[in-house]
Amino acid sequence: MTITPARAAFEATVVRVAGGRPLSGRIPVQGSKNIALHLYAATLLADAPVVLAAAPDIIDTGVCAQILTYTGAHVAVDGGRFAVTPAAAPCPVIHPELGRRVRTTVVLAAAVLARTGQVTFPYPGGDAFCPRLIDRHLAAMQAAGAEVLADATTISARCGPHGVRAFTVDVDTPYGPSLGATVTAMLLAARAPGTSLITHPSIEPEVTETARFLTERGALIHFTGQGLHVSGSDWITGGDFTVAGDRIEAATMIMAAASTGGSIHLDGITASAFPNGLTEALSAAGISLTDDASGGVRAQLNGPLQAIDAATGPHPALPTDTAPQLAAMLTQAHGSSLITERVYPSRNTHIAGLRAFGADISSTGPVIGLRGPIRLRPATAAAEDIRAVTALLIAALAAEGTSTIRGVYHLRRGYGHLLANLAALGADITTTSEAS
Ligand SMILES: CC(=O)N[C@H]1[C@@H](OP(=O)(O)OP(=O)(O)OC[C@H]2O[C@@H](n3ccc(=O)[nH]c3=O)[C@H](O)[C@@H]2O)O[C@H](CO)[C@@H](O)[C@@H]1O
Ligand SMILES: C=C(OP(=O)(O)O)C(=O)O
Repeated sequence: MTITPARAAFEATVVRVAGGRPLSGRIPVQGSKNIALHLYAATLLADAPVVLAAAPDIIDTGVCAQILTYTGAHVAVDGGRFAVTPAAAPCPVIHPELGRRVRTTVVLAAAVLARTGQVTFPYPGGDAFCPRLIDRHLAAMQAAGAEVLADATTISARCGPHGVRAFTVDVDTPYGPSLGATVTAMLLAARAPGTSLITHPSIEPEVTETARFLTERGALIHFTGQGLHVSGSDWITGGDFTVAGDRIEAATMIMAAASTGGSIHLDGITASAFPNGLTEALSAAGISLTDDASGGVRAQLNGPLQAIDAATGPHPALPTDTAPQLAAMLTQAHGSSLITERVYPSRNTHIAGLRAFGADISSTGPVIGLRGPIRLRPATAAAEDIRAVTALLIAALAAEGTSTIRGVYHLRRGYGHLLANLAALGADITTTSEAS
């Protein structure tokens, strides 16, 4: 098996941005990275072929396709179509090297456990901006009847001869309901005989879209005041399902445009797909979102950007995955802004990079403070995670002069065509290899 290009393949690649040009125009939004990653795991529960449409063209899609293939599934990825025929008896192993590259490894493992009653998997990867715990995922596996053993590199879970059983599990954490553990528990419950209860479930679109996928295929899933009730099915059908538009990519492009004084039109998403906390933060900063009669959403900048006070949190609050980009945009806002990070209190790897551009930004615990507007200067900067690298891109677009950004591996893990889309909006962006 040829492994999807790893980080080393992107080490010499840099993005050069000649900033200071206002961005405007109409561009498409990709299928949501984080919804797709959870759906890839859910496809393993199906007893017939599944085709996901609008799968994002990102590194993580390739890695997940290979993880599924390693379990014995037949997977074909082509032009946004992610077609999976799961194995009738999957190999109960998540490929150790590939599993260490994506965050949804435990969710993929839960799907295999639900099908086979056993699974061995590595600790998950994804962005390492701070510790990202998995205790609630493992608690769900144990509640479903698995004995879970973990050493420094590998986790194994094994059920008795009858496989997973119906269960009750609480997926709350000190930071709010766990998105990933809610999906892990839902996948286990979808194949367990009887009705399971997931208390304090996450209601992120990743959860509700995975629930919709499973409900359309035979599982009975509904939310009540008590939690998420899942009645398992011994037959999950296949068929087509479309990945919803990426609200984080959309927000990234809106903030990039607004940082340059521009307004844009996005296809493939509606205003209702933006969580209230995000719509409110954008509105307070001076950006309105409206559905357009011709389709898509118009993001209109109404006058100079204004400082805001915002806090991330579980859906429908401001998504943690938009906070770094928001910080970059707020360098151009009038006044003092505050962004409080409540999901990952130490998610602040973008601060040093933004300072390189001259941003007036500092952090006190989970609170990031900014003063603006700052006339950013071009810089050479690097980032080690998806949203931090896009924060740097936004700063580079706002700065007069040519900047150099490293971290293309991380960018390509989350965004399929962000650079091409920004160029279509008028950005002067080139990707080059420093080795050449
Ligand atoms: C609710 C939320 O916003 N989740 C975000 C989280 O999803 P992801 O599914 O990766 O993470 P969780 O939602 O599970 O984690 C939320 C919080 O709970 C903690 N935790 C999680 C699982 C667990 O077993 N124990 C535990 O303590 C995490 O460390 C974190 O502080 O990161 C993704 C990538 O940035 C984002 O796209 C998601 O929006
Ligand atoms: C941190 C992110 O993703 P992952 O969980 O894949 O690391 C993200 O999407 O911002």
